[in-house]
Amino acid sequence: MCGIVGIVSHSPVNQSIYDALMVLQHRGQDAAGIVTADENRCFHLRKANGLVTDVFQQVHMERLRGNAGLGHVRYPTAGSSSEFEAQPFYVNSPYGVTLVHNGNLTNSEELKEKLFKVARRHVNTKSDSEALLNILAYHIDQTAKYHLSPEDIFSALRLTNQDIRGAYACVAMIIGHGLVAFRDPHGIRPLVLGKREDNGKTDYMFASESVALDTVGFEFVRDIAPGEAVYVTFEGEIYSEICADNPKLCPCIFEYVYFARPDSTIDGVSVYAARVHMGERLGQKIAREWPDEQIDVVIPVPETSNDIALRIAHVLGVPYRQGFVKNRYVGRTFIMPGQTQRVSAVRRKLNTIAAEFKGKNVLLVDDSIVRGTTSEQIVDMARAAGANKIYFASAAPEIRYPNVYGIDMPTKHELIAYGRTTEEIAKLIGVDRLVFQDLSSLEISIQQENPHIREFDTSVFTGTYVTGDITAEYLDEIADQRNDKAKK
Ligand SMILES: O=P(O)(O)OC[C@H]1O[C@H](OP(=O)(O)OP(=O)(O)O)[C@H](O)[C@@H]1O
Ligand SMILES: NC(=O)CC[C@H](N)C(=O)O
Ligand SMILES: [Mg+2]
Repeated sequence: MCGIVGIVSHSPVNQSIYDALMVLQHRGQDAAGIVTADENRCFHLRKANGLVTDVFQQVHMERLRGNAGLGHVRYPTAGSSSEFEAQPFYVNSPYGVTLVHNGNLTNSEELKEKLFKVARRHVNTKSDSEALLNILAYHIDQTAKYHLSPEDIFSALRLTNQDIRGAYACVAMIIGHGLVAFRDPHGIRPLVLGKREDNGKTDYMFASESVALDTVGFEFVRDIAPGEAVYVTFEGEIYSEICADNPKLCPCIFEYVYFARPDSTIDGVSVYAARVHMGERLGQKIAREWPDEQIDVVIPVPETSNDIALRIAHVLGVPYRQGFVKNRYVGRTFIMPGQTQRVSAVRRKLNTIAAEFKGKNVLLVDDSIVRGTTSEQIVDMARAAGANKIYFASAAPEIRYPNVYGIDMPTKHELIAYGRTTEEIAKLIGVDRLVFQDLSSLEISIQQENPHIREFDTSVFTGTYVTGDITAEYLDEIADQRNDKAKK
């Protein structure tokens, strides 16, 4: 899950894209990029490894001229972390097209073969996003038009949707035309549309999360629908069409658990409200199943679980305390690319306030336990701070299956819950007792905010993939290619 942005404006967009990427930084910490298009039909691109503040200096910002552009923050889920796979990607034909992608394609090898055999197009990296851009460019080219109508763009998108598989929320920019944003037929990754009135003119913006619109002064209009494409011309005309057969909203449930910021609204659901509901239900489960346990204090594992833990404390009638202090200069550990890096980052990131643990029975709350990197270490830290009993609650159920839609969890063997019972996991992370949220409670916590969402992608809990085309062979392949050792 990367963060993407696209803006068509009547004034320079470089600063707004930069500001939007800053608030989407939690979606990708590995690389960042911005491309703009100026009035002379030229693209200006800056992309490199690093955080937004590292990648863009004054000199780069000055070069990013133009009233339309795209931005990306990357969390790699295909290929490598190399700067050559940072986004936006660019192809010069037809017209000049650039693209930003959040998600993960599950048939990129097949696409690369098709591109070579049918279109004689070369893909220079192992990135799925570069293959996606080339497929789109190929279908745009097939229209054989000098100037594309909205209908030409939508028909290219229809053909693209027929070719590509997996999860994709994208924005592409076409020289001489405009921006086109599109979302896969299951709407697995989020994408929103916003607008801003400026001197009687309307500017449009696409972003992964609504928080990006708020930050740069755009008002939320709506979510892009599953399978929909929205085309905004450089003149500010807007067109939209559903370009996929049988679209059905099945958003990734992990966006609500962990990825998205609490101040975002995704597919009609406030992420904050959903997390509070998760806390409510998990608190009720603890009260129901552990009536004899004496919990003295509830402590969150900062920072995503803070809102969940506060609600659990309220339900249990137990004090909530910030027993861990988070170093604000260390980023999210789960989305770091290697296990060695993740392990050392947890210790640099979190430290205890001993008085909150000493002699107490503490309930530690996290949004999820994935590899167990965080929980193993913070339990040790809680013991060292003098905790008596340590209970642990996870607002997500046991994660036992790989993700193929834009979360870098390629192999079940990395997952602490794979092949283990709750008691075995408790023993491994060193807690006295452990509880996981039930999947149905997690789903209801989100549906409570928007009952129209009937189904989620819950593959990490169930091993059932919403696209219906994930085979055991494919899972073996990505496990071989992307496990920690192979990446090294
Ligand atoms: O079991 P693990 O493999 O450790 O993964 C789960 C942990 O990683 C995430 O935190 P992260 O530090 O990435 O971000 P946060 O500060 O937003 O909680 C998540 O919130 C859990 O704490
Ligand atoms: N997390 C993502 O959305 C990643 C996008 C794309 N698959 C990449 O690896 O660059
Ligand atoms: Mg966390």
